[in-house]
Amino acid sequence: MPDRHDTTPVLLKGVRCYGEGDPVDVLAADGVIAEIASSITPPKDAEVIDAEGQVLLPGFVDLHTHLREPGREDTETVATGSAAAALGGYTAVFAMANTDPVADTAVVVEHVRRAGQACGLVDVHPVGAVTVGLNGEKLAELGTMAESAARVRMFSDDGLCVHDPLIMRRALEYSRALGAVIAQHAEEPRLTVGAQAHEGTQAARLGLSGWPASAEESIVARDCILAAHAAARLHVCHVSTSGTVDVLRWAKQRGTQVSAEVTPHHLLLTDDQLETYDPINKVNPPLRTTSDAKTLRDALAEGVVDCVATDHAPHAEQDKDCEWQAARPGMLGLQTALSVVAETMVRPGLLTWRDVARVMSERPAEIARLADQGRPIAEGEPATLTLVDPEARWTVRGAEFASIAANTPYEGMELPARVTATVLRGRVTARDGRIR
Ligand SMILES: NC(=O)N[C@@H](CC(=O)O)C(=O)O
Ligand SMILES: [Zn+2]
Ligand SMILES: [Zn+2]
Repeated sequence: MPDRHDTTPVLLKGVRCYGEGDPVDVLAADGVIAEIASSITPPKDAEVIDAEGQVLLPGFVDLHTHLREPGREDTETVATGSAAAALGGYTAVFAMANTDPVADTAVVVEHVRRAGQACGLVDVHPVGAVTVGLNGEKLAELGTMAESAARVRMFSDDGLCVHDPLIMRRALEYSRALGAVIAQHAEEPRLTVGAQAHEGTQAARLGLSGWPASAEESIVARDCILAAHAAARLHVCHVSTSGTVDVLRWAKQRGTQVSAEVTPHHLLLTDDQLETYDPINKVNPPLRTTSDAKTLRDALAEGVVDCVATDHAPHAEQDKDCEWQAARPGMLGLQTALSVVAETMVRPGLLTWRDVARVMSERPAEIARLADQGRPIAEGEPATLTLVDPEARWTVRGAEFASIAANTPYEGMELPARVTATVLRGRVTARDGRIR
Protein backbone atom coordinates (compact mmCIF):
# COMPACT_ATOMS: atom_id res chain seq x y z
CA MET A 1 0.00 0.00 0.00
CA PRO A 2 1.54 3.34 -0.96
CA ASP A 3 1.19 5.79 1.92
CA ARG A 4 -0.85 8.92 1.46
CA HIS A 5 2.25 11.02 0.97
CA ASP A 6 3.19 8.91 -2.05
CA THR A 7 0.04 9.89 -3.84
CA THR A 8 0.01 13.62 -2.99
CA PRO A 9 0.19 15.43 -6.32
CA VAL A 10 3.01 17.95 -6.66
CA LEU A 11 2.66 21.06 -8.82
CA LEU A 12 5.83 22.89 -9.87
CA LYS A 13 4.85 26.37 -10.99
CA GLY A 14 6.72 28.53 -13.48
CA VAL A 15 9.69 26.27 -14.21
CA ARG A 16 11.87 26.29 -17.31
CA CYS A 17 12.47 22.70 -18.42
CA TYR A 18 16.18 22.26 -19.13
CA GLY A 19 16.46 26.04 -18.66
CA GLU A 20 14.87 26.51 -22.08
CA GLY A 21 11.73 28.13 -23.48
CA ASP A 22 8.84 29.81 -21.66
CA PRO A 23 8.00 29.00 -18.05
CA VAL A 24 5.49 26.16 -17.60
CA ASP A 25 3.67 24.36 -14.80
CA VAL A 26 4.52 20.69 -14.28
CA LEU A 27 2.14 18.40 -12.42
CA ALA A 28 3.37 15.17 -10.89
CA ALA A 29 0.79 12.61 -9.80
CA ASP A 30 0.95 8.87 -9.16
CA GLY A 31 4.68 8.89 -9.70
CA VAL A 32 4.62 10.26 -13.21
CA ILE A 33 4.51 13.62 -14.96
CA ALA A 34 0.75 13.94 -15.44
CA GLU A 35 0.68 17.27 -17.26
CA ILE A 36 2.87 20.05 -18.58
CA ALA A 37 1.04 23.26 -19.52
CA SER A 38 1.42 27.02 -19.39
CA SER A 39 -0.90 27.21 -16.39
CA ILE A 40 -2.32 24.35 -14.33
CA THR A 41 -4.91 24.78 -11.55
CA PRO A 42 -3.63 22.90 -8.50
CA PRO A 43 -5.66 19.77 -7.78
CA LYS A 44 -6.96 19.73 -4.21
CA ASP A 45 -4.41 18.43 -1.68
CA ALA A 46 -1.59 19.16 -4.11
CA GLU A 47 1.75 20.41 -2.80
CA VAL A 48 2.45 23.56 -4.78
CA ILE A 49 6.04 24.63 -5.30
CA ASP A 50 6.38 28.17 -6.56
CA ALA A 51 9.45 27.88 -8.76
CA GLU A 52 9.36 31.05 -10.82
CA GLY A 53 12.54 31.31 -12.88
CA GLN A 54 13.93 27.97 -11.75
CA VAL A 55 15.38 25.27 -13.97
CA LEU A 56 13.82 21.80 -14.04
CA LEU A 57 16.14 18.89 -14.81
CA PRO A 58 15.85 15.10 -14.67
CA GLY A 59 17.01 13.78 -11.27
CA PHE A 60 20.76 13.41 -11.01
CA VAL A 61 22.48 10.01 -11.08
CA ASP A 62 25.81 9.55 -9.31
CA LEU A 63 27.85 6.57 -10.48
CA HIS A 64 30.41 6.97 -7.70
CA THR A 65 29.78 7.46 -3.98
CA HIS A 66 31.18 5.98 -0.80
CA LEU A 67 28.40 5.54 1.75
CA ARG A 68 30.69 3.75 4.26
CA GLU A 69 28.09 1.22 5.36
CA PRO A 70 28.91 -1.37 6.57
CA GLY A 71 31.96 -0.64 8.67
CA ARG A 72 32.47 3.10 9.00
CA GLU A 73 29.08 4.29 10.16
CA ASP A 74 30.90 6.91 12.22
CA THR A 75 31.54 8.79 8.96
CA GLU A 76 28.45 8.04 6.81
CA THR A 77 25.58 5.58 6.58
CA VAL A 78 23.27 4.67 3.74
CA ALA A 79 20.68 6.88 5.46
CA THR A 80 22.84 9.99 5.92
CA GLY A 81 24.42 9.55 2.49
CA SER A 82 20.94 9.22 0.97
CA ALA A 83 19.93 12.47 2.66
CA ALA A 84 23.03 14.23 1.31
CA ALA A 85 22.23 12.83 -2.13
CA ALA A 86 18.61 14.01 -2.11
CA LEU A 87 19.67 17.47 -0.94
CA GLY A 88 22.22 17.55 -3.75
CA GLY A 89 19.55 16.79 -6.36
CA TYR A 90 20.31 13.09 -6.77
CA THR A 91 17.63 10.46 -7.32
CA ALA A 92 20.01 7.51 -7.80
CA VAL A 93 23.47 6.79 -6.44
CA PHE A 94 25.94 3.94 -6.75
CA ALA A 95 27.61 2.92 -3.49
CA MET A 96 31.17 1.68 -3.89
CA ALA A 97 32.26 -1.69 -2.54
CA ASN A 98 35.24 -0.64 -0.38
CA THR A 99 33.33 -1.10 2.85
CA ASP A 100 34.15 -3.33 5.83
CA PRO A 101 33.20 -6.08 5.16
CA VAL A 102 33.82 -5.49 1.46
CA ALA A 103 30.73 -5.70 -0.77
CA ASP A 104 31.99 -8.83 -2.49
CA THR A 105 29.07 -11.17 -1.68
CA ALA A 106 25.31 -11.20 -2.18
CA VAL A 107 24.81 -10.75 1.58
CA VAL A 108 26.59 -7.40 1.70
CA VAL A 109 25.16 -5.92 -1.51
CA GLU A 110 21.66 -6.98 -0.45
CA HIS A 111 22.16 -5.27 2.90
CA VAL A 112 23.12 -2.00 1.19
CA ARG A 113 20.24 -2.26 -1.24
CA ARG A 114 17.73 -2.87 1.55
CA ALA A 115 19.12 -0.04 3.68
CA GLY A 116 18.63 2.26 0.70
CA GLN A 117 15.06 1.10 0.16
CA ALA A 118 14.26 1.46 3.85
CA CYS A 119 15.15 5.10 3.77
CA GLY A 120 13.62 5.67 0.34
CA LEU A 121 15.17 9.07 -0.42
CA VAL A 122 17.20 7.94 -3.41
CA ASP A 123 17.68 4.69 -5.32
CA VAL A 124 20.83 3.19 -3.80
CA HIS A 125 22.55 0.76 -6.14
CA PRO A 126 25.34 -1.26 -4.56
CA VAL A 127 28.49 -1.70 -6.61
CA GLY A 128 29.98 -5.19 -6.24
CA ALA A 129 33.69 -5.76 -5.73
CA VAL A 130 35.61 -7.23 -8.68
CA THR A 131 37.94 -9.27 -6.47
CA VAL A 132 37.48 -10.98 -3.11
CA GLY A 133 38.24 -8.52 -0.33
CA LEU A 134 39.53 -6.06 -2.96
CA ASN A 135 42.75 -8.07 -2.82
CA GLY A 136 43.20 -8.03 -6.59
CA GLU A 137 43.89 -11.75 -6.70
CA LYS A 138 40.72 -13.77 -6.96
CA LEU A 139 37.54 -12.80 -8.82
CA ALA A 140 34.55 -12.26 -6.56
CA GLU A 141 31.30 -14.06 -7.38
CA LEU A 142 30.06 -11.48 -9.86
CA GLY A 143 27.27 -13.74 -11.09
CA THR A 144 25.88 -14.32 -7.60
CA MET A 145 25.83 -10.59 -6.90
CA ALA A 146 24.19 -9.94 -10.26
CA GLU A 147 21.54 -12.59 -9.55
CA SER A 148 20.95 -11.40 -5.97
CA ALA A 149 18.08 -9.16 -4.92
CA ALA A 150 20.50 -6.23 -5.34
CA ARG A 151 20.75 -6.96 -9.11
CA VAL A 152 24.32 -5.66 -9.24
CA ARG A 153 25.31 -4.40 -12.69
CA MET A 154 28.40 -2.38 -11.85
CA PHE A 155 31.53 -3.91 -10.38
CA SER A 156 34.56 -2.06 -9.08
CA ASP A 157 37.46 -2.43 -6.66
CA ASP A 158 37.47 1.38 -6.37
CA GLY A 159 39.92 2.66 -3.83
CA LEU A 160 42.24 0.13 -5.40
CA CYS A 161 43.06 -0.68 -9.01
CA VAL A 162 42.44 -4.09 -10.56
CA HIS A 163 46.08 -4.06 -11.61
CA ASP A 164 46.61 -7.69 -12.65
CA PRO A 165 45.84 -7.71 -16.38
CA LEU A 166 44.68 -11.33 -16.32
CA ILE A 167 42.16 -10.63 -13.53
CA MET A 168 40.98 -7.52 -15.33
CA ARG A 169 40.58 -9.46 -18.55
CA ARG A 170 38.52 -12.17 -16.81
CA ALA A 171 36.38 -9.58 -15.05
CA LEU A 172 35.61 -7.87 -18.36
CA GLU A 173 34.73 -11.21 -19.98
CA TYR A 174 32.38 -12.18 -17.14
CA SER A 175 30.81 -8.73 -16.99
CA ARG A 176 29.92 -8.96 -20.65
CA ALA A 177 27.91 -12.12 -20.07
CA LEU A 178 26.15 -10.43 -17.15
CA GLY A 179 25.36 -7.23 -19.07
CA ALA A 180 27.42 -5.41 -16.45
CA VAL A 181 30.14 -2.77 -16.56
CA ILE A 182 33.52 -2.78 -14.83
CA ALA A 183 34.41 0.58 -13.27
CA GLN A 184 38.15 0.92 -12.90
CA HIS A 185 40.11 3.04 -10.43
CA ALA A 186 43.05 3.51 -12.80
CA GLU A 187 46.24 3.56 -10.78
CA GLU A 188 49.24 1.38 -11.59
CA PRO A 189 50.30 0.62 -8.01
CA ARG A 190 53.97 0.09 -8.90
CA LEU A 191 54.10 3.74 -10.02
CA THR A 192 52.39 5.22 -6.96
CA VAL A 193 54.21 3.61 -4.03
CA GLY A 194 54.12 6.23 -1.27
CA ALA A 195 52.54 8.79 -3.62
CA GLN A 196 51.06 11.86 -1.92
CA ALA A 197 50.39 14.49 -4.57
CA HIS A 198 50.41 15.04 -8.33
CA GLU A 199 53.97 14.49 -9.57
CA GLY A 200 55.07 17.92 -10.74
CA THR A 201 56.73 21.12 -9.65
CA GLN A 202 54.28 21.75 -6.81
CA ALA A 203 54.86 18.32 -5.18
CA ALA A 204 58.60 18.77 -5.61
CA ARG A 205 58.47 22.21 -3.97
CA LEU A 206 56.39 20.92 -1.06
CA GLY A 207 58.50 17.78 -0.62
CA LEU A 208 55.60 15.38 -1.27
CA SER A 209 56.19 12.14 -3.22
CA GLY A 210 54.72 12.24 -6.69
CA TRP A 211 51.69 10.41 -8.14
CA PRO A 212 52.55 10.47 -11.85
CA ALA A 213 49.95 10.98 -14.57
CA SER A 214 51.40 7.91 -16.28
CA ALA A 215 50.12 5.67 -13.44
CA GLU A 216 46.57 6.55 -14.50
CA GLU A 217 47.10 6.79 -18.26
CA SER A 218 48.92 3.46 -18.62
CA ILE A 219 46.08 1.57 -16.91
CA VAL A 220 43.38 3.37 -18.91
CA ALA A 221 45.19 2.53 -22.17
CA ARG A 222 45.65 -1.10 -21.14
CA ASP A 223 42.04 -1.47 -20.03
CA CYS A 224 40.67 0.09 -23.21
CA ILE A 225 42.60 -2.55 -25.16
CA LEU A 226 41.40 -5.36 -22.87
CA ALA A 227 37.79 -4.14 -23.07
CA ALA A 228 37.94 -3.93 -26.87
CA HIS A 229 39.24 -7.50 -27.18
CA ALA A 230 36.63 -8.77 -24.71
CA ALA A 231 33.88 -6.72 -26.42
CA ALA A 232 33.06 -5.64 -22.88
CA ARG A 233 32.07 -2.38 -21.28
CA LEU A 234 34.61 -0.39 -19.29
CA HIS A 235 33.93 2.68 -17.18
CA VAL A 236 36.86 4.83 -16.09
CA CYS A 237 36.45 6.35 -12.64
CA HIS A 238 37.60 9.90 -11.74
CA VAL A 239 39.60 10.81 -14.86
CA SER A 240 42.20 13.35 -13.78
CA THR A 241 44.79 13.96 -16.51
CA SER A 242 45.01 15.37 -20.04
CA GLY A 243 46.79 12.22 -21.16
CA THR A 244 43.81 10.09 -20.08
CA VAL A 245 41.54 12.29 -22.18
CA ASP A 246 43.77 11.60 -25.21
CA VAL A 247 43.59 7.84 -24.58
CA LEU A 248 39.79 7.97 -24.20
CA ARG A 249 39.43 9.92 -27.44
CA TRP A 250 41.53 7.34 -29.24
CA ALA A 251 39.64 4.39 -27.75
CA LYS A 252 36.24 5.89 -28.53
CA GLN A 253 37.29 6.63 -32.09
CA ARG A 254 38.10 2.97 -32.61
CA GLY A 255 34.73 1.92 -31.20
CA THR A 256 35.71 0.67 -27.75
CA GLN A 257 32.78 0.55 -25.33
CA VAL A 258 34.38 2.86 -22.80
CA SER A 259 32.77 5.58 -20.71
CA ALA A 260 34.37 7.97 -18.25
CA GLU A 261 33.51 10.26 -15.38
CA VAL A 262 35.13 13.37 -13.95
CA THR A 263 34.65 14.61 -10.40
CA PRO A 264 33.61 18.17 -9.55
CA HIS A 265 36.84 18.63 -7.58
CA HIS A 266 39.03 17.75 -10.55
CA LEU A 267 37.14 20.36 -12.58
CA LEU A 268 37.55 23.15 -10.03
CA LEU A 269 40.59 22.51 -7.84
CA THR A 270 44.26 22.13 -8.72
CA ASP A 271 47.49 21.29 -6.93
CA ASP A 272 47.90 25.03 -6.23
CA GLN A 273 45.56 24.25 -3.31
CA LEU A 274 48.28 22.14 -1.67
CA GLU A 275 50.29 25.19 -0.57
CA THR A 276 48.75 25.09 2.94
CA TYR A 277 49.46 21.36 3.43
CA ASP A 278 45.83 21.03 4.54
CA PRO A 279 44.89 17.35 3.99
CA ILE A 280 41.32 18.43 3.24
CA ASN A 281 42.73 18.68 -0.31
CA LYS A 282 44.22 15.18 -0.27
CA VAL A 283 42.34 12.93 -2.69
CA ASN A 284 42.97 10.01 -4.99
CA PRO A 285 43.70 10.58 -7.83
CA PRO A 286 45.34 13.79 -6.67
CA LEU A 287 44.38 17.30 -7.69
CA ARG A 288 46.28 17.94 -10.91
CA THR A 289 47.50 21.04 -12.75
CA THR A 290 45.50 24.02 -14.02
CA SER A 291 46.07 22.75 -17.53
CA ASP A 292 44.68 19.29 -16.67
CA ALA A 293 41.59 20.89 -15.11
CA LYS A 294 41.03 22.95 -18.24
CA THR A 295 41.38 19.87 -20.47
CA LEU A 296 38.89 17.98 -18.29
CA ARG A 297 36.32 20.78 -18.60
CA ASP A 298 36.71 20.84 -22.37
CA ALA A 299 36.53 17.03 -22.54
CA LEU A 300 33.29 17.02 -20.51
CA ALA A 301 31.80 19.69 -22.77
CA GLU A 302 32.83 17.70 -25.85
CA GLY A 303 31.58 14.37 -24.47
CA VAL A 304 34.94 12.57 -24.49
CA VAL A 305 34.37 12.42 -20.74
CA ASP A 306 30.76 11.29 -20.47
CA CYS A 307 29.57 12.42 -17.09
CA VAL A 308 30.15 13.94 -13.68
CA ALA A 309 30.41 11.62 -10.66
CA THR A 310 31.11 12.90 -7.18
CA ASP A 311 33.43 10.26 -5.65
CA HIS A 312 31.78 11.45 -2.42
CA ALA A 313 34.27 10.17 0.17
CA PRO A 314 33.42 10.97 3.79
CA HIS A 315 36.23 10.72 6.35
CA ALA A 316 36.33 11.10 10.13
CA GLU A 317 37.91 14.24 11.55
CA GLN A 318 40.83 12.28 13.01
CA ASP A 319 41.58 10.79 9.58
CA LYS A 320 41.76 14.24 7.96
CA ASP A 321 42.91 16.57 10.72
CA CYS A 322 46.45 15.20 10.91
CA GLU A 323 49.73 15.45 9.04
CA TRP A 324 49.48 15.17 5.27
CA GLN A 325 51.12 11.73 4.91
CA ALA A 326 48.84 10.14 7.52
CA ALA A 327 45.59 11.63 6.25
CA ARG A 328 43.13 9.58 4.20
CA PRO A 329 42.40 10.67 0.65
CA GLY A 330 38.88 11.74 -0.30
CA MET A 331 36.37 14.58 -0.03
CA LEU A 332 32.62 15.10 0.26
CA GLY A 333 30.80 15.84 -2.99
CA LEU A 334 27.08 15.13 -3.01
CA GLN A 335 25.82 18.49 -1.76
CA THR A 336 28.22 20.66 -3.78
CA ALA A 337 28.37 18.87 -7.16
CA LEU A 338 25.69 20.88 -8.94
CA SER A 339 27.16 24.18 -7.77
CA VAL A 340 30.69 23.24 -8.78
CA VAL A 341 29.42 22.19 -12.21
CA ALA A 342 27.56 25.51 -12.47
CA GLU A 343 30.73 27.40 -11.52
CA THR A 344 33.15 25.53 -13.78
CA MET A 345 30.93 24.62 -16.75
CA VAL A 346 27.71 26.66 -16.94
CA ARG A 347 29.02 30.10 -15.99
CA PRO A 348 31.90 30.00 -18.51
CA GLY A 349 29.46 28.85 -21.22
CA LEU A 350 30.93 25.38 -21.66
CA LEU A 351 27.61 23.66 -20.84
CA THR A 352 23.97 24.74 -21.07
CA TRP A 353 21.47 23.48 -18.52
CA ARG A 354 20.36 20.93 -21.09
CA ASP A 355 23.94 19.71 -21.20
CA VAL A 356 23.96 19.53 -17.39
CA ALA A 357 21.00 17.15 -17.68
CA ARG A 358 23.14 15.04 -20.01
CA VAL A 359 26.28 14.85 -17.85
CA MET A 360 24.58 14.57 -14.44
CA SER A 361 21.53 12.46 -15.30
CA GLU A 362 21.06 11.03 -18.79
CA ARG A 363 24.55 9.69 -19.53
CA PRO A 364 25.12 8.17 -16.08
CA ALA A 365 21.68 6.51 -16.28
CA GLU A 366 22.59 5.08 -19.70
CA ILE A 367 25.99 3.84 -18.53
CA ALA A 368 24.35 2.05 -15.58
CA ARG A 369 21.38 1.02 -17.74
CA LEU A 370 18.81 2.42 -15.33
CA ALA A 371 15.56 2.36 -17.25
CA ASP A 372 13.63 4.87 -15.11
CA GLN A 373 16.30 7.52 -14.46
CA GLY A 374 17.60 10.22 -16.77
CA ARG A 375 14.28 10.18 -18.63
CA PRO A 376 12.91 13.07 -20.71
CA ILE A 377 10.78 15.68 -18.94
CA ALA A 378 7.53 14.81 -20.71
CA GLU A 379 3.99 13.73 -19.88
CA GLY A 380 3.83 10.06 -18.88
CA GLU A 381 7.50 9.89 -17.89
CA PRO A 382 8.59 9.20 -14.28
CA ALA A 383 8.36 12.30 -12.08
CA THR A 384 12.00 11.94 -11.06
CA LEU A 385 13.22 15.50 -11.14
CA THR A 386 15.57 18.10 -9.76
CA LEU A 387 14.72 21.76 -9.40
CA VAL A 388 17.59 24.25 -9.51
CA ASP A 389 17.68 27.94 -8.67
CA PRO A 390 20.28 29.18 -11.17
CA GLU A 391 20.54 32.64 -9.59
CA ALA A 392 21.17 31.49 -6.01
CA ARG A 393 24.54 32.01 -4.35
CA TRP A 394 25.47 30.30 -1.11
CA THR A 395 28.40 29.75 1.19
CA VAL A 396 29.59 26.20 1.85
CA ARG A 397 29.55 25.04 5.49
CA GLY A 398 30.56 21.41 5.91
CA ALA A 399 29.00 21.21 9.37
CA GLU A 400 25.59 21.95 7.86
CA PHE A 401 25.68 19.02 5.43
CA ALA A 402 23.57 15.89 5.98
CA SER A 403 26.71 13.76 5.88
CA ILE A 404 28.16 12.73 9.22
CA ALA A 405 31.64 13.71 8.08
CA ALA A 406 32.35 17.33 7.16
CA ASN A 407 35.44 17.05 4.94
CA THR A 408 34.55 19.49 2.19
CA PRO A 409 37.38 21.25 0.35
CA TYR A 410 34.98 24.12 -0.45
CA GLU A 411 34.49 25.28 3.17
CA GLY A 412 33.70 29.01 3.22
CA MET A 413 33.59 29.23 -0.57
CA GLU A 414 30.71 31.07 -2.21
CA LEU A 415 29.21 29.01 -5.03
CA PRO A 416 26.47 29.65 -7.61
CA ALA A 417 23.21 27.73 -8.17
CA ARG A 418 21.34 25.63 -5.67
CA VAL A 419 19.10 22.57 -5.66
CA THR A 420 15.75 23.72 -4.23
CA ALA A 421 13.76 20.49 -4.58
CA THR A 422 14.26 16.85 -5.53
CA VAL A 423 11.42 14.59 -6.60
CA LEU A 424 11.67 10.79 -6.80
CA ARG A 425 8.79 9.07 -8.63
CA GLY A 426 6.43 11.90 -7.70
CA ARG A 427 7.50 12.15 -4.08
CA VAL A 428 9.35 15.22 -2.80
CA THR A 429 12.51 13.91 -1.09
CA ALA A 430 14.15 17.27 -0.38
CA ARG A 431 12.94 20.83 -0.47
CA ASP A 432 14.61 24.13 0.43
CA GLY A 433 17.54 22.38 2.09
CA ARG A 434 15.38 20.04 4.16
CA ILE A 435 14.81 16.32 3.85
CA ARG A 436 11.28 14.93 3.69
N1 LIG B 1 38.86 9.14 -3.77
C1 LIG B 1 39.49 8.97 -2.65
O1 LIG B 1 40.46 9.70 -2.40
N2 LIG B 1 39.12 8.05 -1.74
C2 LIG B 1 38.13 7.05 -1.90
C3 LIG B 1 38.60 5.89 -2.71
C4 LIG B 1 38.70 6.17 -4.19
O2 LIG B 1 37.76 6.71 -4.79
O3 LIG B 1 39.69 5.80 -4.81
C5 LIG B 1 37.69 6.58 -0.52
O4 LIG B 1 37.08 5.52 -0.39
O5 LIG B 1 37.93 7.32 0.45
ZN1 LIG C 1 39.00 5.63 -6.84
ZN1 LIG D 1 35.89 6.42 -5.03
